[in-house]
Amino acid sequence: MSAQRDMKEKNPWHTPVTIIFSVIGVIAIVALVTVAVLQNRPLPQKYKYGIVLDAGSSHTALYIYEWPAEKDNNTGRVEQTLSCKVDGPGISSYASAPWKAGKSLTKCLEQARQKVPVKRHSETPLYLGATAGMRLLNLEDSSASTKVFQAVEEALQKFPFSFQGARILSGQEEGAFGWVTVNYLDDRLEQNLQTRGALDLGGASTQISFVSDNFDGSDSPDNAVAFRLYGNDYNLYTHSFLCYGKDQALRKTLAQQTKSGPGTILDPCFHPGYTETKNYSVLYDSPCVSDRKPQGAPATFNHTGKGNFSRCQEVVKRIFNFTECKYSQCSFNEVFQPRLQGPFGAFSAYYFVMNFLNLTDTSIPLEVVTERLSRYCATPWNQVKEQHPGVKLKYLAEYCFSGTYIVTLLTKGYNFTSENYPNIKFIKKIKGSDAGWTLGYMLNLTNMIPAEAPDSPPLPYAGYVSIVTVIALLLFVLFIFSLRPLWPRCSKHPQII
Ligand SMILES: Nc1ncnc2c1ncn2[C@@H]1O[C@H](COP(=O)(O)OP(=O)(O)OP(=O)(O)O)[C@@H](O)[C@H]1O
Repeated sequence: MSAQRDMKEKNPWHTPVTIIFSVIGVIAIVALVTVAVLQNRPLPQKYKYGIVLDAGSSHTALYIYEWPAEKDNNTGRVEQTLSCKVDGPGISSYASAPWKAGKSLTKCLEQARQKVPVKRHSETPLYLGATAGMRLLNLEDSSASTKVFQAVEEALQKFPFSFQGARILSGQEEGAFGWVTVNYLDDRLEQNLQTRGALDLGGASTQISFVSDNFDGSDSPDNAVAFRLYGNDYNLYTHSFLCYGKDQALRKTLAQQTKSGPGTILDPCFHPGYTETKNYSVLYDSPCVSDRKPQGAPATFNHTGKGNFSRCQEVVKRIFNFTECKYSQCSFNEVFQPRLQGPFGAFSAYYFVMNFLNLTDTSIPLEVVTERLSRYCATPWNQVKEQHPGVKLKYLAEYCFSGTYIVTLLTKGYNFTSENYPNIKFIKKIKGSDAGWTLGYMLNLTNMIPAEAPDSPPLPYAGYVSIVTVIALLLFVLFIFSLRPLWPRCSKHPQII
């Protein structure tokens, strides 16, 4: 009896110190695991927003971008969360009634007001950038352009966002920001991959931007834009051709054919059977063609389609000047262009037109592209209308011209060949965001792309918490083992001391 009492008294597990240590150890483990679980549980994501209005020559569009609020120190991914097409024409068309330009924007801004959470309204930057339509209006009548901007600014200031101003982008900015957008969305900048050139075809201007090894800007400083992004230097070649957007190029092509002011023009770029009476003053109402207006022409002319691709291409080629070049190499109109290099993304009207014509697949050889275009242009207008009942008639009538213009601009203008044509990808969106200058513009103005690569911690946060937990558990197990001398002997026979 007394031996048994002795044994009970000496059992070290029953000493208060051991019990306290064990309880503390268990509490420590529970605390560690709780902290790790709490730290890693998914939190409701909070976003920040930015709004850009693209006031183009043919129309205005509003884009809202969002990015994770806690990561706005240059690491969060910016994505497009809403796009809204403003009803009516571009703001430059409201020169005679500027207030209407402001009013036209309100519907899309109302949508933006609904989309952005109220508590973010006042901190959300709102930008308006105008492109070639306003560039032309500014050239033609700068006071009209100022009045349009005043009306637009007045309208935008009525909304609760942080309005950052409305301005005309230079052609160089439009080209460069389009290039930034495409390469940012493709993750080519952050990962330092080969960049993609950007081909943008608007209504009034067209841009080409790419990085070429044999371009450092010295040949033609006006075409050079230097960037340092995520720790890498880029020497971008960019050029914007004012009056070479699809609508102004069509005017130029018509102007070529109406030089002497005829009553009828037989136009190979329109379908056979197409015939419309058009106004000379409307056709020549643009600085891109106004100096060529024929003297003593009648008020109207009859625009009749002949549907002939190769003759259309001949007429289109005449709007380019290929004869003069003071540099080692040029695209057209005496503009320097280095050797084409790398993949290209072609967006805006490049995409709209080639998508309609089922020609976005650039593995289709160029000869086949021209064969298909020839067949399409030769299709009678009535048949075209029957086959595409839902398509806007203005676009439908012009696809033969637009397709011919695109192929001519790419091959004769920029010198794409059968070999490098497949390097072009016709794109509308990349990962849900529209390709265009707006995202690049906002990223630049909000400093969302750092010049240097951000320092990243050696471990992601979840990894860090997991490692701390595992090490703590190991330490606890070691601690328990260190108490081994105090462990009871595992013997069937009670140990008698
Ligand atoms: N579905 C479509 N089919 C054919 N053409 C289209 C379609 N949608 C738009 N377009 C035309 O494509 C052209 C380019 O449109 P986009 O909106 O990119 O130009 P913009 O911004 O108005 O012009 P710019 O950049 O020169 O100021 C315009 O002429 C427009 O009318």
